[in-house]
Amino acid sequence: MASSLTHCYSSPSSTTTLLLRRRHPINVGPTSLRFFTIHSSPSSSRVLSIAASATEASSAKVIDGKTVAKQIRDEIAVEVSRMREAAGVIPGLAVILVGDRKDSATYVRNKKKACETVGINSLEVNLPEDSTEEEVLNHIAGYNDDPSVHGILVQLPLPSHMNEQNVLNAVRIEKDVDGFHPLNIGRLAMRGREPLFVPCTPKGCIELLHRYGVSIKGKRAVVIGRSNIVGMPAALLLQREDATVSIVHSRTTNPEEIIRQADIIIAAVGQPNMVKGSWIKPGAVIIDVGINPVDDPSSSRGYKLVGDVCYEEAVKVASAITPVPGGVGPMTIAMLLQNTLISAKRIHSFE
Ligand SMILES: Nc1nc(=O)c2c([nH]1)NC[C@@H]1CN(c3ccc(C(=O)N[C@@H](CCC(=O)O)C(=O)O)cc3)C=[N+]21
Repeated sequence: MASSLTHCYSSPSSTTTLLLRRRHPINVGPTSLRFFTIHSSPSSSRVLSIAASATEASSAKVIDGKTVAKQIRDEIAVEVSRMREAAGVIPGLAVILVGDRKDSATYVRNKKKACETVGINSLEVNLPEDSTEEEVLNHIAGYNDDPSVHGILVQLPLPSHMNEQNVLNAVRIEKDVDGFHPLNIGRLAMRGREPLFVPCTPKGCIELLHRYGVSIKGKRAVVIGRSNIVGMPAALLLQREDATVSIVHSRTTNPEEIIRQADIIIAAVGQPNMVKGSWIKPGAVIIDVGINPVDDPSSSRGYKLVGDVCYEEAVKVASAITPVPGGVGPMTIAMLLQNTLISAKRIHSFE
């Protein structure tokens, strides 16, 4: 266990209040119960020997978001050219970036590149950090009225002098490919209602579960984090898929206890390596949304990306897990392209 401690060391400056001291360390070893259930027929002695060897070997299946995202982009590219040929329509995505945060610029560049790979038109406006809210609203109004634009994305976070709610409300709901408009979120929360768009990151998480054959119905799911853009909509989606859902957040008094009951864990808090192997029920499926830069002198960039879950520990306990990078991140962009295609099809009544 000593080596995994160094692997999953999270910076002492980390301020999470979720990280409560473990008073009752429970030793959830790598011996997963699923080995007993998989090998149902042999004599008990043989089952025991399988389980014993599993102690050394057991390792979760890696949920490969990068490859699935590529598959989805290929599917989208086919649809985009079918639409172009049959209806003469090319889906268009407009991205509004305010300020010069490096990470935001990188994300926007990646989105643009992804659009190109599937044949979606991308438009971009880059406004200076000190722009007024009104200037942003004017650009949104222009894209709202532009028939070549089917999706509008305002890159978050916005500069602090802007009111995020005002800005997001201004996006025409028919073009809200991020799914952040309160009417879309409201419909997502209500039974019997359908949102026009589902937020990309949570949608990507569910898509990974589906494509890897993980059944959700009747399962206990725990979402760690309650942000508007990931945790909250992820919990709503899991509930729509008939999971029994708990949300663990910074004021939860017994997070480990609740997380340990989950068959499915979606971690979206933005705290490097916060979820330890001992918090995980053997055989659980883990979707790690966190993309946290941590110092890494051995990397050329000077940092590396880690998730919210301590991967080296979790991979020994879980039955399946997404890596960081290469897990949820690429799926977020694939879902954005999918939402843009859905929007163009809907606006032009193309089936
Ligand atoms: N209105 C809005 N919509 C968003 O969807 C949105 C946003 N604002 N603000 C920022 C976050 C972040 N986000 C990511 C998308 C892809 C990766 C991604 O592809 N990550 C790669 C790693 C890339 C690398 O190596 O740097 C991966 O996980 O494999 C990451 C993060 C979308 N966001």
